Amino acid sequence: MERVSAIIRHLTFEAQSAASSAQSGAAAGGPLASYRAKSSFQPETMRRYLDGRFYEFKKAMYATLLQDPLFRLPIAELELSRKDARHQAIRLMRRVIEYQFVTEADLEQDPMIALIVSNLLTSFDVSLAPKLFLSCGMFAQCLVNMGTERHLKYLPMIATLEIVGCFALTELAHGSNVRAMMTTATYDRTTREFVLHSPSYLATKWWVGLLGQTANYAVVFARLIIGDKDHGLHPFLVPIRTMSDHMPFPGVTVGDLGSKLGQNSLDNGFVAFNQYRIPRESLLNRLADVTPEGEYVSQFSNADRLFGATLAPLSGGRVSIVGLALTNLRSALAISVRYSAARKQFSPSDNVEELPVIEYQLQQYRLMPYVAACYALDRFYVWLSGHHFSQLQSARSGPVDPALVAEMHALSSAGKAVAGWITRDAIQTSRECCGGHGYSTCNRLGVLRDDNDPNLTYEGDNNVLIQQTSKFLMTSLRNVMTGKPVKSPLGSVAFLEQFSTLIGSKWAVESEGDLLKPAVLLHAMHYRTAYLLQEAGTKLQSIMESGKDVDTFSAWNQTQVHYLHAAAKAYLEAVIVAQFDAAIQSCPTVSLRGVLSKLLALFALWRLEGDIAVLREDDFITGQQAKLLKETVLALCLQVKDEAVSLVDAVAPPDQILFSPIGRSDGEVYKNLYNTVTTTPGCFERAPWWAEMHPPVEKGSKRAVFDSYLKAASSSH
Ligand SMILES: Cc1cc2nc3c(=O)[nH]c(=O)nc-3n(C[C@H](O)[C@H](O)[C@H](O)COP(=O)(O)OP(=O)(O)OC[C@H]3O[C@@H](n4cnc5c(N)ncnc54)[C@H](O)[C@@H]3O)c2cc1C
Repeated sequence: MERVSAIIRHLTFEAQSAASSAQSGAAAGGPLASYRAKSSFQPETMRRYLDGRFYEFKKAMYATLLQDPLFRLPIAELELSRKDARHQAIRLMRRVIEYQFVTEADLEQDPMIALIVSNLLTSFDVSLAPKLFLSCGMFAQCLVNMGTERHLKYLPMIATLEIVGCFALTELAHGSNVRAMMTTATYDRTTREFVLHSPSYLATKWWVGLLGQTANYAVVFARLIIGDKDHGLHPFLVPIRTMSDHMPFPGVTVGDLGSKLGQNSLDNGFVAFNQYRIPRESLLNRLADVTPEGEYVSQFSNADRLFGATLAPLSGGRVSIVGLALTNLRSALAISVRYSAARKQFSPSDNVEELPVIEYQLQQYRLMPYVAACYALDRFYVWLSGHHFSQLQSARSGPVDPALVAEMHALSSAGKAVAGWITRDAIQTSRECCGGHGYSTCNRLGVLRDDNDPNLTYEGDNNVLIQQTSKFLMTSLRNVMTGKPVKSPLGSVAFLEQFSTLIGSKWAVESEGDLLKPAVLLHAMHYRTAYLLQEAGTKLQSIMESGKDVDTFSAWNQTQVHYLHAAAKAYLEAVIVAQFDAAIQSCPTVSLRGVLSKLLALFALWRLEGDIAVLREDDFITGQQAKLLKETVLALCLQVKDEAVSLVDAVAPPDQILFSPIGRSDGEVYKNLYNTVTTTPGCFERAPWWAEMHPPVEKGSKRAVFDSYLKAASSSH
């Protein structure tokens, strides 16, 4: 026992000194040094380029978190009970507000900084940013964008967490189909109040983040009823729990949804209303109002249009989810790439040293495309969020070009879906690429996987959301086919102007060198989208003309698989490649362009490789070109392998934030893991139930029970 303690003390010391030297970046020496030496660039130079104008801000924010004991949790915190995790989360939320990383003036000057803060907090704890964002972001934005002057008085209280608000749209029986929501808000002219009511338990507002235990207010979406007229869904500011004792108001039944697959420090809840009265002024009345006398006033004649316009300002949620997914992708890859470079298995012969697993082609092929995706998505995200904020800015000074709104909607919908899916797959692959150690909770890949998961569902289920992009693409194609101009202020569908040329074209590729040219890659990516859209159009038409009684709704649904869904993904991937290319062309640090260009080619070819069958259907590529494409992906994986450790160093959070013994920048995977496991409380504890392991079991003493069921089962047969 004494010997074990001595080993632990020794390893603790060694691991701690390694960890502290790693804080300022990648540690010198150690198992990863040879890979760092092979890379063509300095990670810090890359980090400076990627972080751009936020480089110093991010450094200072990380340093602030690292000096705070609250942000230096012991590893066992990953296994906190739900109750303790939530308690911890409220302390963290309060601390973040105390630091006030951004002021109103900062936000006014550069709103992108809000996303930087959110992503940085996510790298520490995936639930923390949504917890803060739901109240200080989404709830506050509802009051600003959907409400009027009378609702703004709540903002200072939201900023200090005195009011914690949530967003209650989804009900037990409906989420995606918002038209089917059942909660009602009936106007009572005599008292000048709305009466909120849940007509059935199916109308219970469900899944609402922060509602389980934290929130005291909610923006509730309910059908506005005046007399016998239903005006459709409208937002209401609704007090849920008292400010004095945090108990629900009479008429409000509010509860907690319990354990989830992840994000358990965030309390999702439900609420039902029983003839619950709220003042007329509770209606968030920017776009529609009810006069004291009960007259309904709105500039929209159509309830669906009104609802669309009401939610439009919240579309930034999808953009921010691209950033959250990207943050998780970076963390997962930092862990799996560093581990793969440090972990050794097998050698060609007994007298040769074992190889790091990253040297195996299969491991490279599983991980390197995700490293490329991480960089490609990063540049796309910077571009997308930049346009999102400038659109918001223009909206302040007048109506925004509807074509821009439509294009941003298509981009953010497919962007959220594609970023979420890539990250989901990358985390799972990372888990498997770390073998058994990837399965230890303390190494964090399981937590990342489970916490990232709901990004695929909230703010719109990915498979439903991406259909909005398909609709946009089909409309754009219809414009082209009918001789109308393609409306594309951001240029993402400008390629459709060459639709006919693209469809008849062949890929001009003769050598591996051709496959590294962005124009050649983009030609294939645009062809793929155009071809899939053409096929979708043909399929839709043939279903409609089949003579069977098929409506547009059914035809649309029967054209999703292989066509519309695939076209939307292909479109977004082409946008990612185009934006990555544009970023590389204008990268001020010329020395980085080489490695970034390899990542671009790898990302594009990897995505095309998954669709070789589609590219072959109409002979856009030949069989030889398909083989060349596959070989080039492997060649690029091999080249990127030598850059990979530095590439993840440039995007990884500091070790104490990444919180993964096998993912630390010193690469001392065994020392770090051994130290973590053996110093975790309970490691050497005798099981409290040890006495129940005795006496020996009386084998078969209850066999008669099973026999009786066996007999009954065979006689009933
Ligand atoms: C962690 C978490 C937090 C959340 N937070 C909030 C919150 O704060 N406030 C809030 O109001 N809501 C919240 N939600 C709810 C969330 O917004 C909804 O769950 C989401 O919009 C999906 O809707 P749904 O659950 O109705 O899925 P459904 O639409 O029922 O989807 C079920 C399945 O059917 C498929 N499907 C549905 N329609 C189609 C179609 N037309 N074509 C093909 N396939 C289809 C979907 O792809 C999915 O696979 C949260 C959810 C989660 C998981």
